[in-house]
Amino acid sequence: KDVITVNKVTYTILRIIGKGGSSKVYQVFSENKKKVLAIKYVKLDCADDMTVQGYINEITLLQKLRNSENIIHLYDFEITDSHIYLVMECGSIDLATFLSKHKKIDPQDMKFYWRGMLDAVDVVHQAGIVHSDLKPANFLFVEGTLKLIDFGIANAIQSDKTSVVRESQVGTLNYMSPEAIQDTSPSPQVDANGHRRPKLKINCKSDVWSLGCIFYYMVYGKTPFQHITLSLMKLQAICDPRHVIEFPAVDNPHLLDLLKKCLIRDPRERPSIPELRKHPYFLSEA
Ligand SMILES: CN1CCC(Oc2ccc(-c3[nH]nc4cccc(OCC5CCCCC5)c34)cc2)CC1
Repeated sequence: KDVITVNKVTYTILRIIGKGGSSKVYQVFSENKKKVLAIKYVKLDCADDMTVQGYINEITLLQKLRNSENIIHLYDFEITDSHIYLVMECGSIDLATFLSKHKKIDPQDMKFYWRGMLDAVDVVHQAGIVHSDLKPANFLFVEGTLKLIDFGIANAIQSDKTSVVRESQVGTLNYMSPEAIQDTSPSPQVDANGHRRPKLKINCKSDVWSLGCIFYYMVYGKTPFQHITLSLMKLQAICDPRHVIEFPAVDNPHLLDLLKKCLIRDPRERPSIPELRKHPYFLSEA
């Protein structure tokens, strides 16, 4: 029986959920908790200091946000020179895989999912972090509630199978905001003590754009610029106000209005997450 031991506690490996460059996510069974959990294993042998720092920041943030219901729960972790183990909550399916299987989503469920995603990203912003790479694979269903799996600080993990998730999710431009593309701020990419400085122009509003692209995908089955396959053309269209994003008719006018507001190209015009949470779409029962 394959087991993983973290801080002298053994977990039985049930199966592998996903793997990235130097990381793997296992579904495990905890003997003493009698629960199915997930363990993220990161091989540190050839990791540079910045990568390790990225993971330490991720762990610190997971601990800081442990009481937020829309953030995945970190039960335990172990860091040595050769590896990192993160013992976390195990979900049933990530949003990317879910959306590739369900083209139509019930309007009530949709509202519940959108509320959860906004709340998840809002607590990250309140902790002073901008994700800047939000996409469906970052969200996970845990007993029907959508939770954020990572904060975009450490490297991403793709699905284990060569599933539709991996091709369409890793390094995708489909969720990139105009200001992220145009961000040519002269600020050096690293600050005085060599820490990677977040680009100045990317801020919380960039995450609102990415969420808007995810919401758009949930409503229309494709992201706003998915049909433009040439990367350079796609980037230009995202930035070009003359390229009008299409919003086919939907039943709920509040939903359409919220969607359009998330995809306003000027980040100053684009609403913040607290403003979006007060939108009529979330107030009405229907
Ligand atoms: C394709 N197939 C995969 C298994 C299953 O989906 C998941 C189940 C559990 C999970 C997960 N739980 N806790 C998790 C804690 C951290 C990371 C996690 O995933 C990382 C990465 C896995 C691949 C998809 C993107 C997210 C975690 C995630 C996907 C059904 C779909």
